[in-house]
Amino acid sequence: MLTLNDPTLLKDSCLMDGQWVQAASGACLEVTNPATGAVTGYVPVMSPEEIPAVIAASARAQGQWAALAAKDRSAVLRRWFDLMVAHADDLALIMTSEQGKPLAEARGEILYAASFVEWFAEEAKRLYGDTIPAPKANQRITVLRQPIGVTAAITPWNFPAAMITRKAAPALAAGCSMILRPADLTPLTALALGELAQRAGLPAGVLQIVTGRASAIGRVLTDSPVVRKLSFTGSTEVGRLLMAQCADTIKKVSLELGGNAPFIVFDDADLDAAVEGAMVSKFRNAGQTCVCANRILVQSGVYDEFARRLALRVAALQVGDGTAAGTDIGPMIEAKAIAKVEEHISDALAKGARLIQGGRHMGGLFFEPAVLTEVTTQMKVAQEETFGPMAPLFRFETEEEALAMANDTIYGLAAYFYTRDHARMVRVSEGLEYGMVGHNTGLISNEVAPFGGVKQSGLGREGSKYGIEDYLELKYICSTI
Ligand SMILES: NC(=O)C1=CN([C@@H]2O[C@H](COP(=O)(O)OP(=O)(O)OC[C@H]3O[C@@H](n4cnc5c(N)ncnc54)[C@H](OP(=O)(O)O)[C@@H]3O)[C@@H](O)[C@H]2O)C=CC1
Ligand SMILES: O=C(O)[C@H](O)CS(=O)(=O)O
Repeated sequence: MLTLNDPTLLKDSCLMDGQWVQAASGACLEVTNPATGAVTGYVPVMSPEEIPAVIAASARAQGQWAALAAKDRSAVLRRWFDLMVAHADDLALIMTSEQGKPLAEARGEILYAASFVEWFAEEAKRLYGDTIPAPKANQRITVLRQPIGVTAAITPWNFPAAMITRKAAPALAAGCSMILRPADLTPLTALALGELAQRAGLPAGVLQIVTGRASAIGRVLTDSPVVRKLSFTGSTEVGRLLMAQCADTIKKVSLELGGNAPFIVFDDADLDAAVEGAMVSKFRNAGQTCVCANRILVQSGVYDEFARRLALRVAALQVGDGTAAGTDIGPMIEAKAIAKVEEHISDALAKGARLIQGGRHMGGLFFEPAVLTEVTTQMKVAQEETFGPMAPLFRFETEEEALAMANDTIYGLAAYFYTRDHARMVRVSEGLEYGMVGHNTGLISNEVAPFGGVKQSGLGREGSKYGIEDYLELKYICSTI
């Protein structure tokens, strides 16, 4: 059992119309700690038949929520932010106990997640419309930005707090209601956030959190004409499926999908900075983030020295239970995640790559961070997302070759490059076919910038002033006086 300052944050039921509810069948699902295999908690397995009532409650609540003054919605979000910060330690322990990331990283995610609530508490008061000079003297034209209505969100296991608030905060700020279905592997953090939202004064039904089989619940949400928008974060494969399921009801869809981030190191880079940038980009959350460096492209003049320095830093990483002091790399989320990393390593070695650091399965769900050299575009890791702690180093000769390699993928989420040449910075940042580009940094995620991808990494943007647009509809009013 977790030792929390506030044990009531560990929920075992779903938040439905302001009540904490068990499944009618009594069915429930174990949530386990990936570091130990111990049971962290239990959540209901709601049946699809229980979801229509949730949708109806969301519709009722949304109308009343949208009728409030923007300032009143803003005040509720601000209180939710304050409560998340006040309970950050408990929320972090719940997160580490279901997702595995080191406690310090979990606490960092809680504050990152809270920053979206703070940001959109402010944006809630600035949803300005337009007046447009009419073409006729006896006409007046105005444009309103109104909430799209009932929304749904389906979120992944790797950021159990930030992926929730990056969707819920703009939705609520816009005057929408939201039905959230968090990942089976990490629902407890989401439910704790729901408890704090209630304490912040969020009216019943505005935010509902249901757990249960994703495909069954997802199907009810995507089929419902009452649900006007779906926001999804997860794999490109599932994103494609959900987008298709939303077509019949013409839903607005936001998709934050897979990535295959290139991390390019030019000869003129600050090598120490590039190594540190590669460490944070590649090994944050044990490499289980969609914006992780998936391919590290190093210009031949600095290749060997960069490889040497990176291997030294990787060798110093401490692998262990996320609650243990000094842990840098927690457990992988599940056995198939380890199998994917091992598959990419064995494929690369079979095709000529060299393993210069780590790469061992350390028992349980622990995996020793790895560095491979002489990796080529013929290997699986060149086109597939590893989603684990493995750094593959590719060699290139020219800037043109680096750009061609970097863009040779169906994905377009995040890219990174290190150079101290200004003209090269302009050419490369403009030439990379990605939604987000880091120049001389490996960490680009924050609440103020538009997060999202191009090509098959998704649709729409989250966070920033742009992140609320997908929860709004424009209405044009033409009146004759
Ligand atoms: N662009 C971004 O910001 C992010 C992208 N990702 C990408 O997601 C992948 C890893 O995350 P992962 O969770 O495994 O991704 P998945 O796509 O497998 O799962 C994401 C969510 O979708 C749910 N889901 C799965 N199948 C369906 C379905 N048929 N209908 C409705 N919901 C469904 C899952 O439920 P459950 O697992 O509970 O069954 C989970 O809650 C990687 O490709 C990563 O790049 C991840 C995070 C952020
Ligand atoms: O799930 C993810 O990978 C996140 O979107 C990455 S980030 O926003 O935390 O950088």
